[in-house]
Amino acid sequence: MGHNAVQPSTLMSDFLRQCGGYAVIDGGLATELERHGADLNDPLWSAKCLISSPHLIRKVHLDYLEAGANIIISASYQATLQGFEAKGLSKEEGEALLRRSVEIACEAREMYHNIGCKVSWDATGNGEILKQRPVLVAASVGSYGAYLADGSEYSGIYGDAVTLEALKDFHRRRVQVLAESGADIIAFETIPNKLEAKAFAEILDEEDIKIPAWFSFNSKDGVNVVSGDSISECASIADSCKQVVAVGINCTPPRFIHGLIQAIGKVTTKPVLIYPNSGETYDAERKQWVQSAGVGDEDFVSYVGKWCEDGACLIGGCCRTSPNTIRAITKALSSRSSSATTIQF
Ligand code: MET
Ligand SMILES: [Zn+2]
Repeated sequence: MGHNAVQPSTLMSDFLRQCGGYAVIDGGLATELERHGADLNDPLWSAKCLISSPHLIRKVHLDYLEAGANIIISASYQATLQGFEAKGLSKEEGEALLRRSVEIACEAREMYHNIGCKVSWDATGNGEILKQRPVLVAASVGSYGAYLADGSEYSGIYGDAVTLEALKDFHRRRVQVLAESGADIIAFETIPNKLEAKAFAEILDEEDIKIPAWFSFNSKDGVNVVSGDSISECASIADSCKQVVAVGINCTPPRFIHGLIQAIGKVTTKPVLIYPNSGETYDAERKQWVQSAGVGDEDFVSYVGKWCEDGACLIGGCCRTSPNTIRAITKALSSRSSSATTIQF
């Protein structure tokens, strides 16, 4: 994988088949970088590490691969040309950093596959290569609210001045650069409202983007996306866009996921993906994650079986989840998967 000629319509179904029906998405990237000591108190958030510590990003990708992830998401969530420009970087330097985010993920995949390639021999001299787990690299595109770095991706309220055209202009070049970066898929993540979903769908169409994409929304009530727009309407936009090969929810507490999967399933037959956060809430003013009032520490993994029964087939974690979360998801999904793991010769 890693080339750009795959038909959007078959990439995801082929991949899911190779994975045995269920695929594991990685866990939180930014919060895991922080756990390793990175200071992300910056408008660029995790994208700051593209400049200061790319090796740490690669290590976290590798940790997630070792925990069983089939999809790793690049560190470009809050990497925008406008954000880099505000740091004094040129357009060319900004574009190079966007490409670098995908390269780092591809390097981690290569390292993982090189370490993991094992041959076993039986007594008669026949060999068996343990088949490499399929791994996709997803190029993250965070919402406009993420660029604002004031928590607006959890309110979805951008104000009347931010029109559809303004959002398209904001995102267009980044999407073009990431589409040509060697990524397998673009992950539009934490989409907080309908307008932004529409902007992404129109960019994919108008710019003739050659790789497929997924749309992932976030919710804070289990009924609507965070802005209050209906999840059905948001998911329908994703459903109508031919480049979109999966639709779902990320960075949302686990307890809200069940109803959202059902609502999405009513408006699309595309694969449903979910990668919830740990259940904590982000306090944008204090810039920290806090346990929501009245909610105990949710046991994320106890939900996985239920989410599969609801119809989700790509499952991972978002903020404050870790390689341990992903290891547990991998274990829970492997009992459901039907994949052959060896090639005989
Ligand atoms: N892929 C991003 C990350 O894990 C998503 C962040 S959601 C606020 O860092
Ligand atoms: Zn998140």
